Amino acid sequence: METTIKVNQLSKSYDTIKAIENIDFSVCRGEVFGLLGANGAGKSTTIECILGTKNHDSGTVSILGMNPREDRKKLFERVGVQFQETNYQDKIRVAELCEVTQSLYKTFLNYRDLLKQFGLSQKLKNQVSELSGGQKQRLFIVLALIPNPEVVFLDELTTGLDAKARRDVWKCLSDLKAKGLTILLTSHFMDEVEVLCDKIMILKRGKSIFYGTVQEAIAASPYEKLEDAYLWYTDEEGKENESI
Ligand SMILES: Nc1ncnc2c1ncn2[C@@H]1O[C@H](COP(=O)(O)OP(=O)(O)OP(=O)(O)O)[C@@H](O)[C@H]1O
Repeated sequence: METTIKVNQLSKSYDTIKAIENIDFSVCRGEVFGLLGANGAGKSTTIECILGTKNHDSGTVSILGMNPREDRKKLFERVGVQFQETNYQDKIRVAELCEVTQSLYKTFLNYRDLLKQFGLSQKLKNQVSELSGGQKQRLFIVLALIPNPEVVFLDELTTGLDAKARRDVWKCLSDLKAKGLTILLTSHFMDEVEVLCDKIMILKRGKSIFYGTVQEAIAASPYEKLEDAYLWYTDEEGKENESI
């Protein structure tokens, strides 16, 4: 299968903190890859180093066969990124923000269709500042999808969404995956990871402690549910005590 994202021995420190150390993984076209780990484990740093928005100390990254630092402009057309907070004017309306985003790209999807898919049709004329947290989050996913990307990076995919909105987002992403979209996401919700992810990496203090499928993660743990297995992998004390 065609490799879309390849990360080799990626490391990055902030002063004395080793935020990520020797991270290795690859994601094939049409796969959903989940980057998991506790707060501060290094997920956002990994994404930012992959995208080239942060400088890494060592290692190599390739997206769609390109180097994100050298091929910025070309990659920008083919990669979507969900930002947590975008720099937009306070009073900008949803439709305007979508149009501004659209104008940055040579090819783009109809944002009205995307807003409809993500349940935001009624909000076209509202100011972005008037949206609820969950609606903003969904708008940021729409903005990431406007360029009709081949790869999309979604950091904390459904944080702040209600149960129904989460299910709707999962359905939209599954449909896009079926059409060949490659997705790298971070999530703190194991139900979501089980539904969406083909492969996962669990980070703990910047190091990979598991890389493989959800089924493999469960099988290599003493548990039968991903959430239990995940807590077992990331547990600070439990495992150390087990070897005593
Ligand atoms: N700009 C920075 N300067 C110094 N340290 C930083 C900086 N950004 C992140 N760190 C540190 O690097 C480590 C990894 O942080 P990172 O944001 O990548 O974690 P994360 O897994 O995305 O966490 P969360 O789930 O809370 O978003 C943490 O210890 C964090 O404090």
